[in-house]
Amino acid sequence: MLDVDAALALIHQGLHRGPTEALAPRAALGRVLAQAVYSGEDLPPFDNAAMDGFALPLGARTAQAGEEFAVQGEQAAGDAARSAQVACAIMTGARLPDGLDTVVPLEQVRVLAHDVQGGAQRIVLTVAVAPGQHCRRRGEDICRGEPALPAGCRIGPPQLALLAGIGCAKVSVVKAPRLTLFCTGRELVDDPARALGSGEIRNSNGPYLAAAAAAAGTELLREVTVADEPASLQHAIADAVADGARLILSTGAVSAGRYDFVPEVLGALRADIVFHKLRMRPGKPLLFARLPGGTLYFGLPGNPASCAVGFRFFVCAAVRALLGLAAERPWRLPLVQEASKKAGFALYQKASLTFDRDGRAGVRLLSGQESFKVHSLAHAQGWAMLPAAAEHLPAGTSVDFHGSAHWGLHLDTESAA
Ligand SMILES: Nc1nc2c(c(=O)[nH]1)N[C@H]1C(S)=C(S)[C@@H](COP(=O)(O)OP(=O)(O)OC[C@H]3O[C@@H](n4cnc5c(N)ncnc54)[C@H](O)[C@@H]3O)O[C@H]1N2
Ligand code: MOO
Repeated sequence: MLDVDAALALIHQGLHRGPTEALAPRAALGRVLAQAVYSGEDLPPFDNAAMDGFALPLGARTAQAGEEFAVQGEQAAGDAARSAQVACAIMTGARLPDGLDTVVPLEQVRVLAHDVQGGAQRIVLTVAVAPGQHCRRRGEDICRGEPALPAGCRIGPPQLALLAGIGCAKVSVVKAPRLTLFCTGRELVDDPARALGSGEIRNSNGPYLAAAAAAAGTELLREVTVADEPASLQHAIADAVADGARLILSTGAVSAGRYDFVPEVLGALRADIVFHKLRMRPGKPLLFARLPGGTLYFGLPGNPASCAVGFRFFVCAAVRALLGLAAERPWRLPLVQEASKKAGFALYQKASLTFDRDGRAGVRLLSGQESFKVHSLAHAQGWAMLPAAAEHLPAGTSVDFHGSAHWGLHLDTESAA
């Protein structure tokens, strides 16, 4: 039986970033940049006022409190370039007229005289004013030609703001890998309005995987509950490959029982079964295969926590590679309670973050770790991984913590492509 690291290495073998496409930034929300974006413009595009007040011609000198200035006209946001010989009233964001270089907020002047329209004609400073103050310079945020976003960066709302700010019309992003999902098991009921018959259960893995797959950055092609016969699954897999699925997931029918036909079906399809069963819990019966056309097949175990571990750690690893992202780096955080396990297999535990009085983070293992339990899954913020060699872990032992989604808090800048 393989250990977890060896399995991940086999998944990564020969797996490269998938094809790319050019999209308008808003259509690329949630996607991963395939190429770095360089700014095509200066931001801000011109020198402008940071405060409502008066623009002054100071040059390099400091003006003292009590100094008076003649004022002519007004410059509002949106007004085009013009030149000025004397001070002018100015609004936040307005382009500085040529010849003016400093802004004094209106709270720091007294108006001595008004013109007929009520505008200021002469002002006196109530404080000293340093040259260049309260001005935002052209390109001070980002200059034309400067790198704006790195390849591997996921586009979220803040990235959209930057792309919009620099006038970027198209970005090159990785196409979302296409995924088809099969749930097996004649005990499964999909319709929540239907009362359960004797021996039936509700399909919880289907909705979990469909949502998790979309949240992980894939495009869900189809979600099908297949009959418990090898022929049905075999046809469904052939259809998924014909539809262009890059990834196929199934849940259930992968262990040792009479109806656990996934390995047999894959054999009939001449798939290369890369591994089946890992030194881990839950999720030991996980199967990974490559179909003849290169489609990746993950046979996830049916127990809900086993299915979730298989998805979160192994399917997500493949998705990241297809998106051109480097392997995840977990957070190293201390356990807030002691834990014990048998040596010889990695143990994935539903876990949450806790914070002590000083705000230091720790990992709490939740109750309800049995692999059939769904309730605790919904209360976990992620997973703690207790390594295969460990047996007794005293409170305070540092462990790997992985959030519920593979996207890190950091910008994913390292490309695996
Ligand atoms: N003799 C052995 N029995 C089992 C072994 C073993 O090594 N030898 N492994 C156990 C482990 S560990 C796991 S995990 C499960 C995996 O079983 P399968 O992947 O073959 O899945 P099923 O037998 O079809 O179902 C297992 C369990 O999960 C429930 N299930 C299935 N699909 C769903 C779904 N979509 N939503 C909710 N629940 C689902 C199903 O009703 C079963 O209770 O095998 C152990 N047995
Ligand atoms: O791998 Mo199974 O998940 O222990 O129930």
